[in-house]
Amino acid sequence: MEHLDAIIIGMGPGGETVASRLLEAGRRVAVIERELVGGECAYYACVPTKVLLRPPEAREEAAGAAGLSRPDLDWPRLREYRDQMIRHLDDTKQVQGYEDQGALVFKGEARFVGRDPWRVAVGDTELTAEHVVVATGSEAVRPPIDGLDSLDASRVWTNREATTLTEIPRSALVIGGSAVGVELGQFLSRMGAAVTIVQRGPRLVDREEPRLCELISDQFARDGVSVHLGTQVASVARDGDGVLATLDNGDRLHVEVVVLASGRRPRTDALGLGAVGVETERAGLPVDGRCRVEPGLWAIGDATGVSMFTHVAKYQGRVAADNILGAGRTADYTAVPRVIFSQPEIAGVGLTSRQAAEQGIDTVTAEADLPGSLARPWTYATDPRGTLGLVADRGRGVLVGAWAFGPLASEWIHTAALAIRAELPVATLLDSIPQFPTFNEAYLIALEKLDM
Ligand SMILES: Cc1cc2nc3c(=O)[nH]c(=O)nc-3n(C[C@H](O)[C@H](O)[C@H](O)COP(=O)(O)OP(=O)(O)OC[C@H]3O[C@@H](n4cnc5c(N)ncnc54)[C@H](O)[C@@H]3O)c2cc1C
Ligand SMILES: NC(=O)c1ccc[n+]([C@@H]2O[C@H](COP(=O)([O-])OP(=O)(O)OC[C@H]3O[C@@H](n4cnc5c(N)ncnc54)[C@H](O)[C@@H]3O)[C@@H](O)[C@H]2O)c1
Repeated sequence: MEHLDAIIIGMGPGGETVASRLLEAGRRVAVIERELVGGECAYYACVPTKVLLRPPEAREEAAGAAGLSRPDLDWPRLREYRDQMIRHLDDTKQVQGYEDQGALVFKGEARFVGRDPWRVAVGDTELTAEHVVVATGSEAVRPPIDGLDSLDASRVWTNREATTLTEIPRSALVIGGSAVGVELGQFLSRMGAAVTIVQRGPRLVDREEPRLCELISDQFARDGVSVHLGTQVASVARDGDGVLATLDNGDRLHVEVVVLASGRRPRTDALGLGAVGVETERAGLPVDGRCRVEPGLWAIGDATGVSMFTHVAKYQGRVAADNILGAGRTADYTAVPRVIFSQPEIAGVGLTSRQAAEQGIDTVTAEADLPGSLARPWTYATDPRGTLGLVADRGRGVLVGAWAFGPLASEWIHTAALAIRAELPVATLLDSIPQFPTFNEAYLIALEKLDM
């Protein structure tokens, strides 16, 4: 039986990061992947959604730029580019790449079969290692809806079917109105589908600042997306070649497909961890600040349930790898940016005003309307929209949170992320010199409005 320095289970962005770091440090590593090296992110999540969302966004941007008219969308060519970007669901080159770096690569489902040292089986092979890193990601939740399991699989899409779609459905019922629901809902709508979003809670994007919900709700009204808040789907049933959905308010609608966007759960069931005495929790594998589950056992990414983003999976991969290499590193999640790549983009970082108040912080907030105070929105579009919000701690004189709604917010939210993480004094931020004309100038406007 081969004994290794480390075994990585799951080769999404988290597993890839830790594997690469350990291989670069000359460690003997085995990687095990049951589907595709690159994980959910590369084939069915981040990459295809951003590829699919960009052309409809560019079309609207063109329509809103002076002197341009709305270009046509060419679905077959977009589909072809999407297929190229998801590598035609073929990871041969990725497998080869890791083998070239000296890794043992196994394609199959890993499960724990022993401990002291940790023993992992894949197919007929058993391996032991000093360290095992669990990076098995997450999967879409299936909400408990009457009739859902009796529907034809082609009528019920998770992110996998939605991101690999070959034809645009005429209509879609999206269940869940946070990141997945907003991104997929807007994409399908802009491609011509009649989209209805049903959101259980009272707001869309319900983990973010309530103002963001108002702003995206207004955008959806412009887009013609129908949104039902505080509503659930009571039942679904086959209806001709589509689906008849009955909502708990009694409304009924006929749609071609149902898209599940009601959350994700860590994917740890198949690992057999219970059999080797490791407790798993529904919310994810419990880890300490160093991403350690038990001595020699580490977990990173969506499998931990800490914060389901690729940049967090990669960060935890760097933290776990550095700890395996002996560096003694602790993760800090104070300023993780959260972006929804809708148009306009939705971004948040740090605490919402409510979270700050709940933590007993003497909270001060301010909001800047971008077109009302800046040149950049007007040089960018003829009918601009956008907002920046700040959450500050009056006592310490620093920002603790920020949120934004506007073009490229995914990029300029990082100014706030750094300010929050580095605890830069508001006075220093007020003395900064942002490039003219940029969206970053909005920080000065909002900072000046803070009643510190
Ligand atoms: C539609 C959608 C869009 C998203 N867009 C973004 C975005 O724009 N930006 C962002 O930051 N995040 C985004 N996310 C979230 C992001 O996809 C995840 O946070 C990220 O993929 C987590 O990486 P990971 O390495 O933990 O797991 P994953 O990417 O899920 O990879 C885990 C891998 O483990 C493998 N595996 C599982 N069990 C086993 C086993 N027993 N043995 C062997 N292999 C196993 C799986 O096959 C998979 O390849 C999006 C999610 C969705 C659903
Ligand atoms: N751009 C990005 O970074 C990006 C994009 C997509 C997904 N993600 C990540 O993937 C994860 C999953 O995203 P998600 O949007 O599926 O889940 P989520 O947990 O963020 O949100 C699910 C939403 O569905 C609602 N909901 C739950 N059950 C429902 C039901 N039965 N009926 C109606 N509504 C219901 C919830 O109130 C919630 O608002 C998140 O952690 C997210 O951060 C990130």
